[in-house]
This record gives sequence, C-alpha cells and structure tokens, in this order.
Amino acid sequence: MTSAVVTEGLTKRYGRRPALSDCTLDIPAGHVVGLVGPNGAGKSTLLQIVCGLLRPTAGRVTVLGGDPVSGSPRVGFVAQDTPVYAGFTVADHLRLGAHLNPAWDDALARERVDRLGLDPAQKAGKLSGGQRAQLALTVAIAKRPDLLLLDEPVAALDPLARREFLQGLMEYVAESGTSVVMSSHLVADLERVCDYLVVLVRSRVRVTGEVEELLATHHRITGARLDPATLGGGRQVVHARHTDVQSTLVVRSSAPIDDPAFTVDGIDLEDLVLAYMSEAAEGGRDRVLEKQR
Ligand SMILES: Nc1ncnc2c1ncn2[C@@H]1O[C@H](COP(=O)(O)OP(=O)(O)OP(=O)(O)O)[C@@H](O)[C@H]1O
Repeated sequence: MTSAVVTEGLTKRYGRRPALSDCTLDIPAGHVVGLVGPNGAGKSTLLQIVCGLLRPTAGRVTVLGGDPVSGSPRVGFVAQDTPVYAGFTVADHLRLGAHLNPAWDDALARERVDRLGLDPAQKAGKLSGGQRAQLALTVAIAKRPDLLLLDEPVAALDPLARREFLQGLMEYVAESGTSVVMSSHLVADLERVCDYLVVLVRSRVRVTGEVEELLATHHRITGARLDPATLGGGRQVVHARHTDVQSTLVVRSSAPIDDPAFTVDGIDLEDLVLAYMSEAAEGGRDRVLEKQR
C-alpha cells in the first residue's frame, strides 16, 4: 500500500524546546486520519512540516513519495486560523484558486459556495469565523489535492455546521479518494469520520494505527487492586486507576483477555484517546479534552 506521509525520527525544536521529538510514522494513503493530542503536543507543527511551511530540525519526511513542497497543488492545507484574504471577496478567492492550481475544479467550488449560502460578492473579512472556515475548506478541496491537511477545521463551527462540514468532507473523500489528516480536540467528531488515528503527547507519538484495529486490541479491565507491572501476558498497560480495593486498567493486548479475575469491557475511541492523553491531562498543564456528549 502506498503511503501518504512517512516520517523518520522527525524532530522540530524551537531553541531548546521540542515541538516534535523523534516522530516516526507511516500513514497509508486513502485514509481519513485523526491527529489528536493535548494543547502544545505538536500537531500543528507536524502538519506545517508536512505541507512544507516549516523545516524540521532533524529527521526525514516524505509526502506523497517526495519532499514536502510549500504551496504544492497536490496538497491542500487549511491552517488553524483558517486564513483568508480579508479584502478579497468569496469570488476572488475562487478566481485566485483557479489561477494557482492546474487541477482546479471550478464547478465543485461554485457548487459548495452556493450550497453553503456564501455570497460571492462578500469580502472574506466580513464573513463569520465558521463561514471563513468553510471558504478555506472549499478552496482547499477545489484544488483536487491528493492529500488534504486540516488543522482543527471545525473549531469555529456551530454543531450543525460542524456536522454538515464533516458530512461534506466524508462525501468528498468517498468520491475523490483523497487522503486526509485532520487535527481536532473533538474526538466524538473524529470517531464519526476517521479510520486511522495518530495520538501525539508532549511532542511524541504515543499511538498510531487503524481505528478498527486499535479498538479491537484495547480493553478496560476491572478487578481487585493489583500492581500493573504484574499483569504480564504481553499486555501493555496504557492507563491505570486505583481505589483502595479495585484497579481499573486500560490495556493493549492483541490476544483476548479471558481471565475470571477481571471484568473486561471494550472501549470507544474517546476513552482510548483519553487513556493515552491522561498522563498529560493529570499533569494539569494541558486543557482537558473536550467531551462532546
Ligand atoms: N513559532 C514558535 N516559536 C516557539 N515555539 C513554538 C512555535 N510554534 C509552536 N511552538 C511550541 O511548539 C509546541 C508545539 O506547538 P503546536 O502548535 O505544534 O501544538 P498543537 O498540538 O498544535 O497545539 P494546539 O492543540 O494548542 O493547537 C508548543 O510547545 C508550542 O509552544
């Protein structure tokens, strides 16, 4: 299977402070990838390196089989602050997109603008935050990119607009086969659309893989209080919580856990992500993941 993004020992430092540390990933093409982690984990840094806006301090990165290229027509990028040209109208943005991108799909762009109810004559600086995000996404997908990078694309959207945005994204991906890497704190949203997950915590990759496989191999086990180090059996303890008499562990194990000493339950994506992030959250320095339900 071809890869959309491959990194090897990718590292980015600002002075002595690491933003990404020794990040090794192989993200297969054709997936919708959720990039999750606490504030400051390195998600934007990774996306900016992949789209060629930032150069790494060390390590290697390959994007669609080559070096990252800033402004590549093959890569659509919507940055966290959904930059638009405030003095340009919506129609100007489409004209600019058409001018800069050889594979520009003008019919797709116009149809989206129409469906979203954006006035082509409206200056982008007068749009709401959510409308700006929709315009930025429209420009990114009308490029017909092979890889779409979205940095918290739904953060500014109301719940209905968020749902419509994700629905539109899924329809576009199903029709185009574009690979997508999307960062978000809203894991319930990611659960609806992503089939591949990357969790970054404090500049490092904590876990990565296909969502289905991750959910099948992570379990919550509850039983009499125990020392997680004694669990054994090839089971990796991701997170442990104890009362005086009881332990609740999130463990990774490819073999089924068939032990009468424990109650074993499956976990959802949000619980899985929180288990990997909990060390950071318990440190009290990071915003606790927003729970949407
Ligand atoms: N231009 C910069 N100069 C110095 N430090 C930076 C710069 N950009 C990012 N950092 C630092 O790099 C680390 C990673 O930041 P990054 O923006 O990649 O995190 P993030 O996971 O996207 O966070 P968030 O969820 O808050 O958007 C943070 O510690 C941040 O302070």
